[in-house]
Amino acid sequence: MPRADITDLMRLDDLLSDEEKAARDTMARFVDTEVLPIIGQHFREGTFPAHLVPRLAELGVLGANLQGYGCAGMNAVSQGLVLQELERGDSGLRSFASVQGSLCMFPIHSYGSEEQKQRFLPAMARGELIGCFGLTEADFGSNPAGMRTRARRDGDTWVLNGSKAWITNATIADVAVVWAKTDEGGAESVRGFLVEKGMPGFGAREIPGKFSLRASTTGELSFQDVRVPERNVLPGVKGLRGPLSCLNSARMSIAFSVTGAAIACFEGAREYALTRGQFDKPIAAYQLTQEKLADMLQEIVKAQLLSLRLARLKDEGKLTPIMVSLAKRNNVKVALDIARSARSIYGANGVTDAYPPIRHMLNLESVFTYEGTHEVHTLVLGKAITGHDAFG
Ligand SMILES: Cc1cc2nc3c(=O)[nH]c(=O)nc-3n(C[C@H](O)[C@H](O)[C@H](O)COP(=O)(O)OP(=O)(O)OC[C@H]3O[C@@H](n4cnc5c(N)ncnc54)[C@H](O)[C@@H]3O)c2cc1C
Repeated sequence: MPRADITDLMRLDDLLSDEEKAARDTMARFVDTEVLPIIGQHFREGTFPAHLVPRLAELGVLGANLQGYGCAGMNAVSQGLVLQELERGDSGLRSFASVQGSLCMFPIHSYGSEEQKQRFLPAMARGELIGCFGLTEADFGSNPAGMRTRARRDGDTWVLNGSKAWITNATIADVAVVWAKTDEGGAESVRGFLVEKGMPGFGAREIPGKFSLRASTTGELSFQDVRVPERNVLPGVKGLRGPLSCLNSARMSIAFSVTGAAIACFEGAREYALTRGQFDKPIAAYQLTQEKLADMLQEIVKAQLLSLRLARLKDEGKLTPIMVSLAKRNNVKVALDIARSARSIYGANGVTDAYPPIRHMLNLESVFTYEGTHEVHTLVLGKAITGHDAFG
């Protein structure tokens, strides 16, 4: 059976429009020709392939599903398919695109003033301005409500103090969407601040020693009496609803895209198993290898069906955070299991970066933790199912 036929065994292509397939196929060609040849080296050296940013912009990936302001205005299915292809290349590169689009451009598009939209969005869609999203702090990850970063009003400026940790794009960003508690108090006290590179008192540094998403930058942000003018405060949202709505948008596309890493692992492992011989037969001819490949394909097909349904619901305006939790929880776990299983098919070769599964496996450990940990999504589902809140 040809490669494409086995990976699309259940003919999911028949459920896609020509436009959706074209968006996916264009990105697939880009990944094959411009990402796969260089990504292993970037992962090994721990460097972000910044030269690809203008190409991602040309392909309409940055803020792909936003309307106007130079954005591509794709539907959720096209966006998901495009990001899935990007993640087939590398989760780090996809993380860059998710942060730029869903976590930075989305809040400016949804909650920004017209002046902020004009100032930031077209340049971000062109990849000329890079964004990052600061919610997590060193002591507050799963529980962002505890954040310590504070904003105090002083005339027509706000004075920001505190720090953020584990921030994708931190050291390469021109603008950081920073969520801080204001002195207004109460449930609505969290506001979004557009902190720009070069503002006095604003710093960013890389977090060393990362074994995951090595082709993506992750750092800390620090704020020491950073004066942010009122024109850089998002006027349209107050409270944790702001950052959580961004996360919901990002999680939806992550649930979709993560299967790209699983497909890369499955296709690579299948090819390797067909050519690698032991005991006078290709290892693909042994039942235990076939079981691994059958499990992988079965889970990929299920994850893709889930993603497609999720994105169609988004396009119909029917998506809820609980649906997103179920899909993110399932698809990331399944992709991680597939990467580990694929790694085992490569034997000793699988522990080197000569082959992609270990890179995907290590990357997916971050995806398992960010955008709501696997456990937190379990609790979201548990609460929806039982009515009991098991968070506290
Ligand atoms: C590579 C990378 C990039 C990231 N990029 C960003 C970014 O751009 N912006 C940003 O704001 N953040 C970012 N994050 C942070 C990410 O969102 C947090 O790591 C995540 O929310 C988890 O927080 P934590 O690491 O503090 O873990 P913790 O919250 O301390 O959790 C540790 C463990 O305890 C479990 N746990 C926590 N609470 C409960 C509970 N109530 N019940 C049961 N188990 C629980 C968790 O599931 C986890 O297993 C990134 C993280 C990584 C690794």
